[in-house]
Amino acid sequence: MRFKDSLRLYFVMGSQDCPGENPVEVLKQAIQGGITCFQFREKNSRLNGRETVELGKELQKICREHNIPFIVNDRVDLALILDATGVHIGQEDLPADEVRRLIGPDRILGVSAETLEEARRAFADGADYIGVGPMFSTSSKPDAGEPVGPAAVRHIRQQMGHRYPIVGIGGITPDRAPEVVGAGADGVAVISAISKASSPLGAAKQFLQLMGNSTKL
Ligand SMILES: Cc1ncc(COP(=O)(O)OP(=O)(O)O)c(N)n1
Ligand SMILES: Cc1ncsc1CCOP(=O)(O)O
Ligand SMILES: [Mg+2]
Repeated sequence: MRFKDSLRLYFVMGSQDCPGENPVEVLKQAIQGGITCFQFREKNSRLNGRETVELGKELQKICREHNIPFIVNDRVDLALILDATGVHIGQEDLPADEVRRLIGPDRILGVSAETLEEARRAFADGADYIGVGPMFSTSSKPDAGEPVGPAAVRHIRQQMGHRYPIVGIGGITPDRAPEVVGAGADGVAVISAISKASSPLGAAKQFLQLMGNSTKL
């Protein structure tokens, strides 16, 4: 499978996203439901460094067993400790070209981009894909800013062509996912609609079912 195809249903989660639940069990269910990529995003959580590494190892083992790419959010050090598939960084994080140098040519580098300029710069700096968002309003990231909507994906796709992998993120629910891929995204990245669902397995299945074969413009 090309990495671009792994972006179809990209589950993002840390322990803070599933209060009262075991993140390991949530990930197992999401995998059973058909997620195609996973990002370990431990953010403002109660875990200390050692606990973060331990949880990361457990989640990564499950991903390995199911051939799911395991991406670490923000932290290049953690990605290297865990020998992760890749890292995802935002505009406020370390510069993408420096991160590319640190992680080498073989790991996946994801970069957040809201605008065409940020998208162009991200790929020039060595990104393998960009995360565009927030698509819709979200309570999972208090500093996410105003939604840019699927129109931002459409604009970047139309200007840059089909070669560049794009995933939409932010406030995406199963019923809204077709709009995001219809605008030209290769897939959707999701926290709460899967991690907080009564059945993460059922939620993941619903995403895939509703996205069906809807493709880029
Ligand atoms: C797939 C994907 N896209 C965007 C983001 C957001 O990254 P960032 O802007 O650095 O914000 P934080 O996630 O670090 O709060 C992402 N994590 N994943
Ligand atoms: C990490 C991130 N980056 C932009 S919006 C967002 C939060 C996505 O979470 P949810 O899918 O629960 O809206
Ligand atoms: Mg970040």
